[in-house]
Amino acid sequence: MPSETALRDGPDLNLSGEEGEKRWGGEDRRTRPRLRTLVLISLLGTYFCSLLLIYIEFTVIQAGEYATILLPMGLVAVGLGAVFCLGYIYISRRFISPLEEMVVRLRSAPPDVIAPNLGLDEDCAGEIGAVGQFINARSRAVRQAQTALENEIAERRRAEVQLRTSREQLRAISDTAPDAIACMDSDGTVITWNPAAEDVFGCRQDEIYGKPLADLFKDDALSTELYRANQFLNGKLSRYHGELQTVTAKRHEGGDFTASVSLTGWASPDGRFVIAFIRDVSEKRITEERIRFLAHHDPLTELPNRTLFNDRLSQAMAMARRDGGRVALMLLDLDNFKDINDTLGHGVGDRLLQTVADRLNVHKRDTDTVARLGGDEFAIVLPQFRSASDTLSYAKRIIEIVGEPMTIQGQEVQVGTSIGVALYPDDGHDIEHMVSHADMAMYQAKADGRNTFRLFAEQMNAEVKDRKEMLADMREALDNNGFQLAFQPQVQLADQSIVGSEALLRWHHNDRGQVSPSRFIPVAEQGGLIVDLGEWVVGAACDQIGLFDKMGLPPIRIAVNISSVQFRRGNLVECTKSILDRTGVSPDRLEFEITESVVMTDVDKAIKTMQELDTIGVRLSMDDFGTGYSSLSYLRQFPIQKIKIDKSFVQNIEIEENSMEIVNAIIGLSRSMNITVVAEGVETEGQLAKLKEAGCEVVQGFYFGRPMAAQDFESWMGDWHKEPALVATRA
Ligand SMILES: Nc1nc2c(ncn2[C@@H]2O[C@@H]3COP(=O)(O)O[C@H]4[C@@H](O)[C@H](n5cnc6c(=O)[nH]c(N)nc65)O[C@@H]4COP(=O)(O)O[C@H]3[C@H]2O)c(=O)[nH]1
Repeated sequence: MPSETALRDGPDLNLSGEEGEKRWGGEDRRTRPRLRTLVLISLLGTYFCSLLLIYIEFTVIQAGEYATILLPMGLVAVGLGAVFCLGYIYISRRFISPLEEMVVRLRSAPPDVIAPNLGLDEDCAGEIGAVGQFINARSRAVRQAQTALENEIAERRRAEVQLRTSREQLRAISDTAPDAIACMDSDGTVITWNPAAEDVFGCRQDEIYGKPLADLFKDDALSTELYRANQFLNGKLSRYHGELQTVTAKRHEGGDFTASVSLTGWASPDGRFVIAFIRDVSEKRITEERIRFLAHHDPLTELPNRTLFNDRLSQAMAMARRDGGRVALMLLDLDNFKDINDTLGHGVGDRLLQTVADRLNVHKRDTDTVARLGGDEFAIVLPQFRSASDTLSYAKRIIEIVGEPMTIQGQEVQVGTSIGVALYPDDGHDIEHMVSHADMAMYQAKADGRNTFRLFAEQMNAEVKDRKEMLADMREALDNNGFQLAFQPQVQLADQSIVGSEALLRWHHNDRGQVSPSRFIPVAEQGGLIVDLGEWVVGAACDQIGLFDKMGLPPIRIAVNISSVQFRRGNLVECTKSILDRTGVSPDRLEFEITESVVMTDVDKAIKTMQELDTIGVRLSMDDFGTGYSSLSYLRQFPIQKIKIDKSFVQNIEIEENSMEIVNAIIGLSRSMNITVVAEGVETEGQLAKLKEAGCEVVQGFYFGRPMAAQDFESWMGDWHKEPALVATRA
């Protein structure tokens, strides 16, 4: 049996390599005929010796009788020859040929194959078969061992490549990792330090090697983790994976930064280690704090947003429920904010919101919450208030502070606010009801003229509902020709001629009856319907001018009221142009009545629009003059041709000295500016006399004629031309 070493190093037979080459392929080729020749010579030798012995035998036994011994001797010789021949054949077939065959196969084996598959004959009898079996078995075993060895070598090579690749990858990962990676050994000191660690801590490898990892951190926040890490390093813990910690770390050159640190234990045949992954999260932390802040605050004003507001309101209500207290909720909406935003730009709008937010914040108590719910809507939660009257005086104060003028981007801006107040538990038991009731109260404050406050009252529910229904009814009326115009004449006192007529909108609803424009116009304004409705009025007025012309009426001018919302938001100029084009009406037959408040919100924009209207030829008059801001200095800049004295002054001129003085002042001013004055609301002869005395040129009022349907106006005009004085007293 070959030894294991022999098997590893190559078969004993030395059937390959230089040795084998020498033995089988080289000079040993001369031994090839030797065995067969040897056997042959041995047999022949034996044969001839046997013959010689027999001859001697015969000579001794029957000496001199050569003739008689020749035959038997010849027979014996032939017999022996046959026996030796047979013996040779037998030996040759049985031993020599298989041996020769074996030698041929061994020789034909490739010299570089350690264990060739020889396929030796194993069926031969005796030792030769056994040798064949043995060699074949050994060769097989060697081949198997060789294959196993080759596999193992290949496997090891693969593993080596993998190991090398993994090491290179690990190094690349460590070198390029954005996070600092430090490894500490069982002493707790740093043994690995990647480039990111150098950047993050500002500390080179040689400066940190051998120092405790704990030195890198400022506070004890990591001490629990380091304790567990040490337990792992000391073998007291079999595994260790620390939790992510946010700690203060120290920079080498001084200064701190916020770091998130995670420690992980690693056991290897070389020992136990703890790897620290460290990330500088200072910026991330700021961003996270900002994100957290923005989740609950409005980015523009930094006030609590709706989410935080809801939270605070529900907390306040919960506390009040527990303590038997009360909570006040105020909802604020800035008046005409959208117009300011549209006309002065979003930059000014944003700054205005910030200023309002600052003012509200300054005037709140510590326990109050001021929130921005969106757009120009703010809310104030007052968790502890003494009485409803206190809250209302606070609301009044807020209107004052919000209304104080502010200068934004060099422009003076002023904004009003409407406030709705709801009280807990009186007006609602949950956020939804409190907010909706405060909202209704705010809506009421707006409807009542804006820049005021209202406390929620139960009937507001019904009013809000009614306003919604009214808006829907108006939409339907607008689509189905449900509105009409009424015409009220304007009389020139100098010659009693009719110089114009004011077109006033009329709406008759089947259930509501005749609805006053003072009621439905604000609803249309708040509901956004006024632009379409106003456009319809201008169109209907122009259509009627055409019809009056066809009827042969004198070419009077028709004045229509332009709502503030329509003036600021609608594309009034373009729309007017297209109506004039469509109807073919001369622009100077159309007059727009605009109130002072409309133009005073944004004087520059108003002047621009008025100039555009003036350019296309539409006449302009200032309505309700004296009731609004009455900025006489601005009046000179407006391209207006008429001022209408508000009926409240006219109606009091007989009884109130003050009213007469105002009327006189307006008339004097108009004269100096060469502007026509119209006094509206003239009801009595006495008022008319006073106005005449003051020098008023044109009058309008019930004394002459009420607003009338178009047909009535036509017949009224006929009557007037026949007998004006009679018509006037009849009205
Ligand atoms: N007590 C009294 N009242 C007199 C007299 N003469 C006229 N009036 C009323 O005074 C109002 C004059 O219109 P306004 O001041 O522009 O006030 C108007 C105007 O602001 C608005 N309005 C009416 N029609 C329109 C419209 O088509 N568009 C817009 N935007 N507003 C309109 O509704 C307001 C009310 O309109 P009306 O109810 O038609 O009320 C009209 C008219 O009927 C009088 O001698 N005595």
